[in-house]
Amino acid sequence: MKSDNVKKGMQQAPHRSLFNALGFTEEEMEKPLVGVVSSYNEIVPGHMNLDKIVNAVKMGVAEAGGVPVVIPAIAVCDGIAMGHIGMKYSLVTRDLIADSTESLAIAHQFDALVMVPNCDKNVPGLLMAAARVNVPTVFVSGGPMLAGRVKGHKTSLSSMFEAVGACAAGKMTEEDVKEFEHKACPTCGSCSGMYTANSMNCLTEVLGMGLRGNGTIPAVYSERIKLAKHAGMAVMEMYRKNIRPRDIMTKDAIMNALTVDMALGCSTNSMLHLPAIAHEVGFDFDIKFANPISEKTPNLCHLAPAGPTYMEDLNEAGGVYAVMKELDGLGLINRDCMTVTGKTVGENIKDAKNLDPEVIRPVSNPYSKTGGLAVLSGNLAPDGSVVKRSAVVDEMLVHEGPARVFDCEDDAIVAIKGGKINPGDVVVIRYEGPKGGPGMREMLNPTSAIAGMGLGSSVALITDGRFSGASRGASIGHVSPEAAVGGPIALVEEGDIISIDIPKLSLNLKVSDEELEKRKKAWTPREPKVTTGYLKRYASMVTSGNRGAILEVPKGVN
Ligand SMILES: CC(C)(O)[C@@H](O)C(=O)O
Ligand SMILES: [Mg+2]
Repeated sequence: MKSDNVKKGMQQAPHRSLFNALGFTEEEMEKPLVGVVSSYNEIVPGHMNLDKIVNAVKMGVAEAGGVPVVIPAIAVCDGIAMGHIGMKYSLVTRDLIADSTESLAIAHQFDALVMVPNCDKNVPGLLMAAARVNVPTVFVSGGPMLAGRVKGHKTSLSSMFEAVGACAAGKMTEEDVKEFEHKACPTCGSCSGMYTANSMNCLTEVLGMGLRGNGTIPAVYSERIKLAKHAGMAVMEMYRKNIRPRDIMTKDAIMNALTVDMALGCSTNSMLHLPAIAHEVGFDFDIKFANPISEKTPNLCHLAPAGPTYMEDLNEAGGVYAVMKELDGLGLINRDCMTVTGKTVGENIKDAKNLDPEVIRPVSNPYSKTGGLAVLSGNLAPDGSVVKRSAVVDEMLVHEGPARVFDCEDDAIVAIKGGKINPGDVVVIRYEGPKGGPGMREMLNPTSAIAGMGLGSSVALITDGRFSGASRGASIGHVSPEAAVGGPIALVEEGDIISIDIPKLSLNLKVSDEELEKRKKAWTPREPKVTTGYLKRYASMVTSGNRGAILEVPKGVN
């Protein structure tokens, strides 16, 4: 046992004295030491139930012969961090979570781990840690929130944010907004649409790191407690069979995740996190892989914000396995990948059934023949940019319009809310990238304001920052290289014509090469927006959006 390093032999007598201090019995000292990584806290609604999940995991581990020990992971609520300086501290926690979990797990020589994440950065951060530590590991998330109900319709956080835009445009009263406020988020859990947290929890299931239902069983269902118990038992099985994360998260498994991402209509943030997870297992994931996959993968689900169905509906319809089974019918799934069930993907999905063809469209009748995401390139984004095309209205798939340039999100919000943006405009928000932000802010406020004010079918938005899974419309993010390093987005001037062609996968600035060259020569880097603390260190190490904003030691530093 790995934990023998801290439990066996004369040298380890002091260590044993400390396990005694923890209340370990002689019998427990002989058993595998299982770290249960708890992302519980009382500020994230998606995490406030994780104490219950963790308790259930502990019961499962103990029943199957292990000794569960809880260790913590931090978590940010993107909804509460939205639209202010706090959002600079969201993506950056993914790497803190990966680093701190790697540190705790190796420092204490755990034999196995159960990861209990739920919201946006905990899922990828812990998947990254799982790959690094590479002891047998199973994931069980906290589960999605139930949809809210307003005036007889299901609703969620995306409508809540859009209600604010609608109120600014005089299309909704303050009383109506208040009603949303009280009803949009009725339970604990990760917000109820196919937003980032749920996207990543579903993809964890596809990757083979979570049991069936990990992505979809609602947070408040007793079924989720059972799932957590089973996750605790499963990790002991993984331990006995010595099946490790890097046996599961292979290149093929990651490509399966990318494929299912397209069918589910996952958050654009998946295009930051899949490359980062791939990097940890030594697979160089280029975001442009998404295009050929998207080309052959039908979009089968229109959960919020793309449509009026929610995670609870996907769960009832058969969940992630049912979607995989549909895609398997087209030969799009690699069935041989190993999973934490101890079985292959093919064996897992063999009996899965699509129980609601409106929530999970059959492959014969998809929402669209191509997948949810597209990566656009061109002279404005030589290294790529990302759009959730399944949430773009038809009129905006091809669009040309004058640039309205803002050097931060806050200025753009003032202009949008102040009625300064006209139909046809292309709003450019720059110096919000991984380095420039720093922290690549997620911008649900401007996308929701555009949608809520009724400009969704005439205004586009491009940025070197990123979006929420709840964002919809012609919102093109992760534009790389970013403005802070002199990417072409830094050279855009007010009124320049920007041309977007999503079917042709292009994003171009209609300015001559000579003129761009001239502007490039005149460009000088901006003073950093943050000069102290973690964000400063982060900005010095972070790579670009198209590389998943992974951290790298700068060239020339050993
Ligand atoms: C607040 C949200 C909806 O969770 C957002 O952060 C996302 O990325 O989906
Ligand atoms: Mg988010």
